[in-house]
Amino acid sequence: MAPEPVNVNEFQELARQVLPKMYYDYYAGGAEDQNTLKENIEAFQRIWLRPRVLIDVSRIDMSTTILGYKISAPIMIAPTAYQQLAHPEGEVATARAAAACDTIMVLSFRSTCTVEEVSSSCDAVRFFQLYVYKRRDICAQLVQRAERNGFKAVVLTVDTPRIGRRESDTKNKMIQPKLKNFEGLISSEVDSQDGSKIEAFIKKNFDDSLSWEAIGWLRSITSLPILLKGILTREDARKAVEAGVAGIIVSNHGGRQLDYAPATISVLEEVVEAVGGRLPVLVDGGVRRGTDVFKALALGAQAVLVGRPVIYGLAAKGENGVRSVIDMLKNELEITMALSGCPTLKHITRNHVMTHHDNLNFSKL
Ligand SMILES: Cc1cc2nc3c(=O)[nH]c(=O)nc-3n(C[C@H](O)[C@H](O)[C@H](O)COP(=O)(O)O)c2cc1C
Ligand SMILES: CC(C)CC(=O)C(=O)O
Repeated sequence: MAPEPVNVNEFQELARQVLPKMYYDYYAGGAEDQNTLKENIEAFQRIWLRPRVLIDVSRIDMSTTILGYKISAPIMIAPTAYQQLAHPEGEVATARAAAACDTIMVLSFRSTCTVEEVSSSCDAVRFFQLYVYKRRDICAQLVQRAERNGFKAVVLTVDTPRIGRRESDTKNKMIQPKLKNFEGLISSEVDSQDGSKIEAFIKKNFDDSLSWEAIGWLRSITSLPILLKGILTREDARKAVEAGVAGIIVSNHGGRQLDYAPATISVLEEVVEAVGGRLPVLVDGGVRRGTDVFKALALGAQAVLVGRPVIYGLAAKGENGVRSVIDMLKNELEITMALSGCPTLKHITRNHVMTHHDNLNFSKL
């Protein structure tokens, strides 16, 4: 028997062993030459810590509040599509794990389990991610169903007017699973025989004319707070503030959309500075260690979201696998805080990390 994983990276290999190649490639892959995918991880590895000593760390409190909801640690579950391709229990298992770990799950608009199945399976705080279709009436129905079923926020993904070029999906002719949420609303059939069926579906149905006007429309159909996911520049961060959204998620979609989009951790501070405390800023992309969470917080994020590790945990061990992934990251964050002299999240400051830039400017610290 394979030894139990001791860190979240080790779940990736377990997932690779159990998943059909087509699905594993879909989950693991990025756009084109996958530079952004790699850089999301490597940019974290270039940031070093500045630990402080002789501080009482006998009690560590990792809890925080996101849009008023208290969670046990600043580690949330990113929206990822088609989770039943990873495990038969799909998003229901992930939601139960989120509840057990006392964190927030963001359910993908392209989930395989329904909004109702997920909401009746546990009492986790859940946010609902939205893609905007040309058929906005369908989106409105889904958002309203999510609101009725107790979802607490809408996460509007803004980096996918079109799908990035994921070449392994093209080669594998990636399938497009049927989604029960949309039964009777939209057909999942696509004409093309070749290439990725997901790509063909998106080409046909996603609204690539989406613009800032969509936020007004979204407000007209729901009273839920709106987070924008996929912001990478100070310019767009300022526009998000002006648009009056409730928060920003700095994200490059896990390197799956625009290759050569910057690593999220490398632009986090730019976005945080532009926002100037007016909105909470979250970040995702490449978070694989508690030290990564710590670095993101030191650079101004309120919390991180985790995508692929959750899928790998789910594929390898279902709900327990997702719990292990979140628990591992929490345990690693706890020890990082203890060894850096930070008993609470408020103690984590910009001075606890040095970036490449700081290395050249030590006198600033
Ligand atoms: C298999 C997969 C499916 C995804 N599906 C969605 C989705 O449906 N909606 C969305 O906004 N983001 C989606 N994402 C992006 C994630 O929410 C997140 O931004 C990204 O995975 C973070 O990077 P990480 O995987 O390195 O943690 C998906 C990512 C993966 C890997
Ligand atoms: C339907 C897809 C666009 C889901 C997604 O966001 C992804 O695969 O990255």
